[in-house]
Amino acid sequence: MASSAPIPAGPLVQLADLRVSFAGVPALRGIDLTVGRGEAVGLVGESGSGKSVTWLAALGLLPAKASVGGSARLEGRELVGAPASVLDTVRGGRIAMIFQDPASALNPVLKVGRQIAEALALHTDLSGAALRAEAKRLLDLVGIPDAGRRLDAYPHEFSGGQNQRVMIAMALAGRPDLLVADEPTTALDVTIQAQILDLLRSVRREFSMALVLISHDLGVIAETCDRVAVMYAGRIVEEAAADRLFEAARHPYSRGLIGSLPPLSGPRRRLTSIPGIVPDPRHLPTGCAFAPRCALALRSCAEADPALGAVAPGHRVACLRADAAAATLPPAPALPVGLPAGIEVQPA
Ligand SMILES: Nc1ncnc2c1ncn2[C@@H]1O[C@H](COP(=O)(O)OP(=O)(O)OP(=O)(O)O)[C@@H](O)[C@H]1O
Repeated sequence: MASSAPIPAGPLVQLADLRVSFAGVPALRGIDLTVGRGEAVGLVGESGSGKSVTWLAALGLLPAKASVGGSARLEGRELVGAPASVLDTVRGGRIAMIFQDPASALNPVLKVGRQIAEALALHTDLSGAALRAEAKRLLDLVGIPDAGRRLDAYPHEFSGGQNQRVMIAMALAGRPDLLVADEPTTALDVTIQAQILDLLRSVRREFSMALVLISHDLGVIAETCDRVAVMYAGRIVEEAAADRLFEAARHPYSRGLIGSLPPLSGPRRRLTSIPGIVPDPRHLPTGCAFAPRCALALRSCAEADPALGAVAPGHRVACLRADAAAATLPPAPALPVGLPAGIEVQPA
C-alpha cells in the first residue's frame, strides 16, 4: 500500500540484466529497463519475445523450474531471490498485475464482491461493512453500473469486459504504485478494448500509478504509453519515447512493426509485414537474433549481438544498421494516437 513516507530518489522499478531460462533454453537474455513513478511504459513484441516473463520474473511468479538471474529492484530493493515474505508484500500491494483472460483469473464460484473484499482484506485494515463499502466504491470506480447490487453477482453473470473491470478493481485494492497489464484487451471486442484502455488511463491518473502495458499491438501501446520498449527474442532491441519511436524508430524490427500499422490519414498504402518468423529459442542464431529476417543485415550482424546503445537522449537501439534503417526503410506512418485498438484496415 502506498505510504506517506518520503518518496525515495531514483526509478520506481529498475530491471538490470534480467535473465530467465527454462531447462537451459533462454527466454530473457538480459533486460535493462526502468519504470519511473507514475510513468506509462509499453512493452511490445511478437508472441514469445519475453514480455510476460519479464514481469513474472520480477514478481517471483515463475515456476520453480525457471532459472532467473540479474536484478529487478523496486525502489532499490532487490526482488530477484527475495524471500516470500518480501514478495508477498510487493505483489498486489506495490505492484499489481492483470492478465488477458479475466474469466480464468477470477474464481467462478465466489461472488465478485467477495473476491474484491478478499483483495482488500490482504492489503488494508478494513473489515465488515467498511470492507463491503470499499469493494462497492472500487466496483463503481471501474465503471460497473449498479455496483452495490452487482457485488453479489458471480463472474459468469458479467461480460468479458466487465470481468476485466473487476480484475482492475481487485488490482487497485492494494493501491499499487505500478500496475502491469498483460494484454488486458486482447480477448475483448474492439469497442470494449477501447473502453478498458480508457479505464486504465483514468485509474492511472486517479491513483498516480505507473503502468506497464504489455501488448503485441503497437496501436494500443501508442495510445496509452509515454515510453515504449520493443522486445525481440528475449531482448529489448529499441526503447524510446512513444512519439519519437513512431517518428524516428531506428531498429529494422521496430520499423517493420510500425510499417504494419494502417496510416490514420492521407493516402491509403499497402501495409507491410515482417517476413519470416521469430527464431526458436533453442536454436538462436549467433549475432543479432533478428538478422535472418532483416533486409539490411550485413555479415557482421551475424557475428555479434549488438548492445543496446543510446542514439539520442532517452532513445536506445541494439542494431549495427540503425543509421541505414532510418535512411532506407519506408517512413513510419503518423502516430496512431486515437486509433481504436486492434482496428484493422484492409491494405490498399
Ligand atoms: N512456464 C514456462 N515454461 C517453459 N517456457 C516458458 C514458460 N513460460 C514462458 N516460456 C517461454 O519463454 C519465452 C517468453 O514467453 P513470454 O510468455 O514472456 O512471451 P510473450 O512475449 O509474453 O508472448 P505472448 O504475447 O504470446 O504472451 C517463450 O519462448 C515461452 O515459450
